[in-house]
Amino acid sequence: MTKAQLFDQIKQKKSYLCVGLDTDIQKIPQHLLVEKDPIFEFNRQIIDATHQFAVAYKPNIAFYEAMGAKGWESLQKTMEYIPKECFTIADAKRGDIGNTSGLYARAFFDKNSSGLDFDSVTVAPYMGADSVTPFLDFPNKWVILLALTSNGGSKDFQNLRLEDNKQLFEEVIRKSQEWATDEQLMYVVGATKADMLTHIRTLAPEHFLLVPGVGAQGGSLEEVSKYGMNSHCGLLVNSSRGIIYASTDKDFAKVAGEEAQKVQVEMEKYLNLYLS
Ligand SMILES: O=C(O)c1cc(=O)[nH]c(=O)n1[C@@H]1O[C@H](COP(=O)(O)O)[C@@H](O)[C@H]1O
Repeated sequence: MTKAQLFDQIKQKKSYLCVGLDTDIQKIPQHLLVEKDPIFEFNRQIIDATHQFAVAYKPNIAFYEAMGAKGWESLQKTMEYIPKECFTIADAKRGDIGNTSGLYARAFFDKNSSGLDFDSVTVAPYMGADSVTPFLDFPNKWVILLALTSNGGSKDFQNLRLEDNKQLFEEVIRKSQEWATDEQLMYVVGATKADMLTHIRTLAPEHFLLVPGVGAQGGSLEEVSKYGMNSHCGLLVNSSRGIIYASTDKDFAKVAGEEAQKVQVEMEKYLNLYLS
């Protein structure tokens, strides 16, 4: 998917919501456990209830890998089910020496090889240029590079000062722009770091940012939107648990749909206020 197509969808749905499919067999409603594929059945109902309010879906790959071969099958079926207009993110946080990264890229981008055809994959920058660029060989596919993450441990490395007093995450954003343009590269910035967004926009004014951490992690959608939005929105704000486990009863899909709609209504307000 191109950047323009993503922005078109945002304008159409008046939303920049990404629903995180962090589907945990131990958390889904009990009544689904009799299904042949409970994980897919849960995702199917969540997608049906939320797709009119969401522009993207982000299956977190750990939740599927933990189920072994069955999990990959649920993931493949989920990918087939997600409406074609939606942007898809393999939240896999990959990155390795070049030839291995090439295989990771095939795993998520090359349908003929793996059966999966994601639009994007999250990548850790720690191993540098040759660990990231193999993902960029696939046209219209995106790398979403971890920059400033939402978790407490982000400060252990990401905020370290370099010789020129720049922080490590700032150098990740600067250096990675030598590898790809904003047509193929996004950054992860946690919603819990909204106070840094004005500064981050000086480093990456045009890029889309994937912003997890609203909902269960307590980040503010209003602050993220106010400080992070640019002229083509430039934001995909993810909520996983806050939507998919809003109810863990038989009405889970209906309640997830209501939660997604609440977020969309708020986003519509911010698009009117802050789209520059
Ligand atoms: O790359 C991510 O998606 C990610 C980066 C980050 O900094 N923080 C973060 O929470 N995430 C992911 O975003 C999702 C957040 O889930 P909730 O806190 O339940 O909304 C999880 O799948 C996390 O793995």
